[in-house]
Amino acid sequence: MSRNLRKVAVITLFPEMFRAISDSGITRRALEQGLLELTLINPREFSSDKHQTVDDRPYGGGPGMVMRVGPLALAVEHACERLNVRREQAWVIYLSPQGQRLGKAKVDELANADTESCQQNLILVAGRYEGIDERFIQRYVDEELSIGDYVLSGGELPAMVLLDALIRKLPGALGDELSAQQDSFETGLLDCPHYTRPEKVGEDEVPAVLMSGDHKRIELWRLQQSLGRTWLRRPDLLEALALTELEQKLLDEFISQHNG
Ligand SMILES: NC(=O)c1ccc(NC2CCCC2)nc1
Repeated sequence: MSRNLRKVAVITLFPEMFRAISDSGITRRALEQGLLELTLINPREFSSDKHQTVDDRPYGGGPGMVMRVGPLALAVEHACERLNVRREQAWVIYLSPQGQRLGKAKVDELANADTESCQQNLILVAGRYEGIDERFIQRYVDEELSIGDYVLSGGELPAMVLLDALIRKLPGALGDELSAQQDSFETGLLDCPHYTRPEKVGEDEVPAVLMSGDHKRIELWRLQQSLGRTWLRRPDLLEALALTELEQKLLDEFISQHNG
């Protein structure tokens, strides 16, 4: 029986940034409902000098500063205490451009971690400056993940992207009104277009099918739109899917309409 992801600790120099997920919306409600326990740990608390330094100049020279092993290592050990697990029962993820690209599969893997998996207890490490001492990565990091091929000022936003994606997959996090949206992405397809009042925006009207009240026809139209948009915008996602006969028929119809 898989018990979904339960506890996450984040090691960050800017814990206040995580108000962005703890103070609003679906993520706030999920945390308040206790679907997930989020613990924020500032490595500055574990620095050894009175100036509370967590960074130092890079060996070999060069611009900027590098985060030191010491405070980060102590922060990981403290995180294990806070999660009430031994080190081998936790899974340490470092967010960096050097990591494996975060995609649907990885989110699903982490969200569905079952009871005995150490991925049940995550420790996310958000770096700052030019990065962290490589020996911390070798000694403490189980997995490096990247949210995309660009450099950010810190790992906090990537950590929040991962947390948001994970939290939405926890049972009870999405009310019924949203779980449908979740389903469309569950199929690995892009979402269909959405419309709401007013019926006319300038000359643009709502597709007639959506006004028909014919729920079966509407469902088929939405599936066809998801298939067609995935074909047009992300053919790579389509490659990875085995379409049913119905889906293939809907897509073929979309393509022939598209080609005019
Ligand atoms: N694409 C990413 O997921 C990503 C992660 C961290 C980061 N910057 C951090 C990494 C160490 C110092 C700042 N930039 C980009």
